[in-house]
Amino acid sequence: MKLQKLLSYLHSLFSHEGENPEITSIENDNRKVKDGSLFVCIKGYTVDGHDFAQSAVENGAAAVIAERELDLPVPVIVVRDSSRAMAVLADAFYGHPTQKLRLIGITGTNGKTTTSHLLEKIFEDRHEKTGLIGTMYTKIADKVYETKNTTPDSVTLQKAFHEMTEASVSTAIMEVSSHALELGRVHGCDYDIAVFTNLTQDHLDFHKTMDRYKQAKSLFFSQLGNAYIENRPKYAVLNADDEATEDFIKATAATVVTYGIDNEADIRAKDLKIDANGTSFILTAGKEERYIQLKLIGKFSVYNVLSAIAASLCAGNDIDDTIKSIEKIKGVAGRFELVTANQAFPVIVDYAHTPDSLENVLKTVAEFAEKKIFVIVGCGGDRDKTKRPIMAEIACNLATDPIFTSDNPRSEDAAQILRDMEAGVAGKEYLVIEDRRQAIIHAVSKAEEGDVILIAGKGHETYQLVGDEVLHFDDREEAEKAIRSRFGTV
Ligand SMILES: CC(=O)N[C@H]1[C@@H](OP(=O)(O)OP(=O)(O)OC[C@H]2O[C@@H](n3ccc(=O)[nH]c3=O)[C@H](O)[C@@H]2O)O[C@H](CO)[C@@H](O)[C@@H]1O[C@H](C)C(=O)N[C@@H](C)C(=O)N[C@H](CCC(=O)O)C(=O)O
Ligand SMILES: Nc1ncnc2c1ncn2[C@@H]1O[C@H](COP(=O)(O)OP(=O)(O)OP(=O)(O)O)[C@@H](O)[C@H]1O
Ligand SMILES: N[C@H](CCC[C@H](N)C(=O)O)C(=O)O
Ligand SMILES: [Mg+2]
Repeated sequence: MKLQKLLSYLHSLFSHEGENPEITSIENDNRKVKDGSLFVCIKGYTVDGHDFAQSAVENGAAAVIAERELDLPVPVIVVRDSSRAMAVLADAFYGHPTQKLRLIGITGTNGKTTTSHLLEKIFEDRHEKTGLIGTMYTKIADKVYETKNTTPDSVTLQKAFHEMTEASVSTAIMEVSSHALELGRVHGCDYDIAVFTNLTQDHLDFHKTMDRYKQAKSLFFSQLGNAYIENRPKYAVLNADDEATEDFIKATAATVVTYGIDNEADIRAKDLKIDANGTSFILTAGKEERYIQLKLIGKFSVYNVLSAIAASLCAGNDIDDTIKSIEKIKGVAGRFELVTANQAFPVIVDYAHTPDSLENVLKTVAEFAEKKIFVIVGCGGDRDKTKRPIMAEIACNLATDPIFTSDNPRSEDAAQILRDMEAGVAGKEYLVIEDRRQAIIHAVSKAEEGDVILIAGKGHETYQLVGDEVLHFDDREEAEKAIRSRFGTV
């Protein structure tokens, strides 16, 4: 696309008349620039992209978007907010791909990854090609790509959506993080269905208060827009049991569909029965009633299932087809994932890394644990510090044998993170084993029939972030090794 055509999408009051080179790509990293790229200077948390503009031009950039004048031998377009401009330009450059897809976004403190995989299964069972963008990876039809973010930057996003349209994907499902909403990463994404899971404590290192965290989430629903477009309804699928929902109802002009268990809701579950093999309940959807038997375990899983059913119905899918798909799902990697070697007690790996998720998952374990509950849990470094003593207290209150260990210390001192956790459990009984592998070995060596071991916080992760190092570490592998070393291999 020609530069001037691309710039016209900014609808700037002030013209950018000048050279008009062909733009071959949009980049915000000089190391990815090729001949004809438009380089966007982004002021980051670590470095300032403006410092790489010269290098970007040497790599072939044909023009630069910046927030200040730069002395370069190519057109430099100065804008007030280069991130905002980047989102507009990326959407235009790739031909507004989300306007050609059914786009379902999921936001909330917990349940986004799980619910996105439930929806992926529903649409794949309808023989639709799907795309999925989230914590674990970016998937375009049957190709899977690694990701650094749950919700990537706008260029990465629009490029992925464009590739989805090229691959005949009809439904894209994505996790929408509060960081992304706050930072404008999803500007240009035209959502058809916006799902809210829940709002509990996390990311206060970034949002500082729960109110601002809620405000960030609220942007998702207000940005669905006010227009009512023929044959393009927009839906806000909201959790009737979460108090933030009333704020989101106020924020959105979209059609509201509620789901829940405790309060009146459009899509509701009652008579829940939970055991180690799954969860059953009676679903009511308008005048329809269905008995549902999930392989998934726990009340929190029912919330995820209800939100997925609601979103599926908003997309026009049949309720019985939707239920058939949901009932087949065994689980999502690292979410209440059973490690079975040849041990006499369940060993569960779960991604719970917030107070609410840890409480939910421990309460679920308590539904079927006959004797001891071992929980191995730590807290990530360079993340919300205030949750550390709270999570430790939850572990001590809901498990018989809490063991505090390392998660991803990142740039922090692992021992200090553990001390922050211990600040919440003075006088309580617990163990501290800083080495995660040793913590797992200890629990496996002590557990007996009737006990349950929960290894929480890392779930699907196959790494441990220590300083700048990315070490291989997979809770599931470590648990299986510990089990086989105690019980032998069959
Ligand atoms: C704190 C934060 O959000 N950081 C994000 C940010 O990194 P940053 O600001 O440090 O970027 P930077 O390194 O300063 O670079 C600034 C600019 O200079 C450019 N640059 C940089 C170096 C260079 O040599 N050349 C160059 O051109 C960069 O491409 C960038 O445009 O921009 C990066 C590129 O888009 C993101 O990958 C990175 O996310 C990091 C990995 C991160 O951990 N983010 C977390 C906080 C986050 O966003 N989490 C949410 C929620 C997670 C969840 O709950 O699941 C998420 O959506 O992932
Ligand atoms: N609806 C829910 N309510 C509360 N806890 C939940 C819910 N769904 C899942 N959990 C718990 O939260 C953990 C994380 O679930 P999931 O990965 O689906 O959340 P997420 O929103 O994608 O998290 P993140 O923001 O870290 O990507 C699960 O391992 C489980 O312990
Ligand atoms: N085990 C991870 C889970 C959180 C990852 C993701 N939600 C984020 O905040 O980056 C940690 O606490 O380090
Ligand atoms: Mg996730």
